[in-house]
Amino acid sequence: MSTVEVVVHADEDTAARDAAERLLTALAAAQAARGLASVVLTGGGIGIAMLREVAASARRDAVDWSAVEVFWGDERFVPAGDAERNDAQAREALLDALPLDPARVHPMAASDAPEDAGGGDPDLAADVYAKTLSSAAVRLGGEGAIPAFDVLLAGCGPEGHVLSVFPDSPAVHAAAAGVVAVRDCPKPPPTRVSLTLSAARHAREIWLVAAGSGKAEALARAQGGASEVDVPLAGLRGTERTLWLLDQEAAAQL
Ligand SMILES: O=C(O)C(O)[C@@H](O)[C@H](O)[C@H](O)COP(=O)(O)O
Repeated sequence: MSTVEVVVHADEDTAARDAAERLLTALAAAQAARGLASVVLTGGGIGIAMLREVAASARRDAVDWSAVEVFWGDERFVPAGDAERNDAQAREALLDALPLDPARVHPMAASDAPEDAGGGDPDLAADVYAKTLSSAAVRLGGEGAIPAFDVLLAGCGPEGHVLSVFPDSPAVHAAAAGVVAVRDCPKPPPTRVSLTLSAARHAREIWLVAAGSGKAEALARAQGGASEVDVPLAGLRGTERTLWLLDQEAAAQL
């Protein structure tokens, strides 16, 4: 597991822009090394802001988007196209503007999807996504049923949640599972599907992008040795690199 590298920017916009430029560089490098590149997207304010920065970047075409596999780290279990869905927000911010191969874009199931695609039941949706990941692991490499994602992006909450893994919740205790259903989530909407921390840790690189004073305490606790049960962010480490891209307010207590 890698140690945490921290990069502090003046403000949220600069952090989002830096994350976007780094993502373009990392995906192009992964393609040079392995042909296919893979990224796990996140919801949240800065997670979507950085996708807008990728869309606006002059270096956008440095990546062969037809050879990028797109996944989500978590999803809100609401109907397809609902504005609360992370995939709907990502499509609007960036994905619709890219020449992606639709067969390489892997959203988690919507609540109104057909049953065999994981609709109606978040546990079923989690199982379907676990199968998506295990077939992707064959193409992308990785140990067992989870791909070695090139970059997994994450935001965090004021209490240290990442993905939809909340402190002392069933998801943080589900160490053996790769993908789980989340119910009664403290952050609305209440029903979600999420990668577990152990699945996320298969990523080569994990980048946390966070801004604002509301995140400062959680970041300090994660860096100060809190357990992942208390502060899930503490358990989010990539195999090769863990990078925190922050603004000054978020970094204030480090
Ligand atoms: O679906 C979601 O809500 C998430 O993926 C979640 O983990 C998010 O990244 C953080 O809660 C940070 O969100 P903000 O940037 O909006 O604070």
